[in-house]
Amino acid sequence: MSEASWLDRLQAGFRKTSERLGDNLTGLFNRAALDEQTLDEIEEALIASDLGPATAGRIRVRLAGETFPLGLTETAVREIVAEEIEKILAPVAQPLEIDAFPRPQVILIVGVNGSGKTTTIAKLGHLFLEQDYGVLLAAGDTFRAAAIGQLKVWADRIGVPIISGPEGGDSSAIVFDGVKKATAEGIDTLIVDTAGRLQNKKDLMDELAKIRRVLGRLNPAAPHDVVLVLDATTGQNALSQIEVFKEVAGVTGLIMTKLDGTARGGVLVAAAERYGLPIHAIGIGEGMNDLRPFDPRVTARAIAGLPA
Ligand SMILES: Nc1nc2c(ncn2[C@@H]2O[C@H](COP(=O)(O)OP(=O)(O)OP(=O)(O)O)[C@@H](O)[C@H]2O)c(=O)[nH]1
Repeated sequence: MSEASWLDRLQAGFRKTSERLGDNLTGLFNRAALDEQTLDEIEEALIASDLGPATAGRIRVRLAGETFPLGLTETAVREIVAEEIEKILAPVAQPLEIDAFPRPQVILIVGVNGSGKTTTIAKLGHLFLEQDYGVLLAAGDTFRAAAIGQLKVWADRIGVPIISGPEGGDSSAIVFDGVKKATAEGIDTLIVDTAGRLQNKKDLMDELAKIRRVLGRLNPAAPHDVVLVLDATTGQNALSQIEVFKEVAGVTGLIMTKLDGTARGGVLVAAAERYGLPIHAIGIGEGMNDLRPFDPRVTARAIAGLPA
C-alpha cells in the first residue's frame, strides 16, 4: 500500500475519535478567554475522549499557559492537543525490529480472544516478509480448533509456513517444533499465537510459563518479544488488560488494533501515557496491509482531527 493511502486510511480511521473530541469541545470557543471554568470543561472533554486523566491534565496546564495571539479557536486548541499527544506517543512508537542472534527471533503474541490476535499475527508476518525476513507461524492457541484453522488460512494467504498440532494439544510442543524448524531452515522469526484465556489466569500463566521453559532450553534469550494485542474499541478495558497481561505474561510491547471506525482511539494515548510500553504498530483494518508502525506526529494530528 502506498504511503498516501495509508495516511488517508489513518486519518479516516481516527475520524470518529477526532469527531468525538470535536463534539466534546464544541461550544467552548465562544468565550473570550480560557478561564478556569472553560479549562475545566476542556479537561473533561479530553477525558471523555478516552485520552486519560493524566494526558488531559497535561493539556490543561499547557493551555492555561498559552496566550493565543491569533485568537482562541477550536483549531488553535486542537494544535496544542496534537502537540501534547505527540510528546506522549513519540517515545513509545517503536517498530518491532528483527535483530536477535542467533535466529530465530521468537515473538509471542498474547491477548484476549477476539482482540485481533490472529489477524495481527498475519499482518505482522506480512510486514516482515515485505522487509525480506523469513517468517514461520506457530499455532500455539491449541485451546480452540477454530483458532488453529484460522491461522492456517492466514498462513496460506500471506504465503508462510506454519507449525500446528491437534486441538487440545500441548502448545509448548508446537513452539518447540517451531524453533527447531526455524533454526534448521534459517528462518528469521517465529511468531507464536497463544491462548487468550484471561478468565482463567492460573491456566494461562501455567501455559505461558511452560512455553517459556521449553523455549529457554533451546535459546535462553527466547521469547525475545511478548506482544500484547489490544482491541481499541474496548476503550478503558484495554488498559486493564495491559495491567493483567503485564503480570501474567511479562509483556514487552503492545499492538493496538481496530483503531479504524472507533471513537475510542484516544485510548492509544492513555495506554502510552500510563504504561510507557513500546507500541510497535497499530491496526486500522482487517486486511494484511492494515498494520504498520506509526508516525507519532501524523497519528497525534489524526487523533486531534488535524491534517497531516
Ligand atoms: N476493523 C478492524 N477489524 C479487525 C482489526 N484487526 C482484527 N479485526 C477483526 O476482528 C475480529 C477478531 O480478530 P481475530 O484476529 O480473529 O482475533 P483473535 O484475538 O485471534 O480472536 P480469536 O480467534 O477469537 O482468539 C476479526 O473479525 C478480524 O477481522 C482491525 O484493525 N480493524
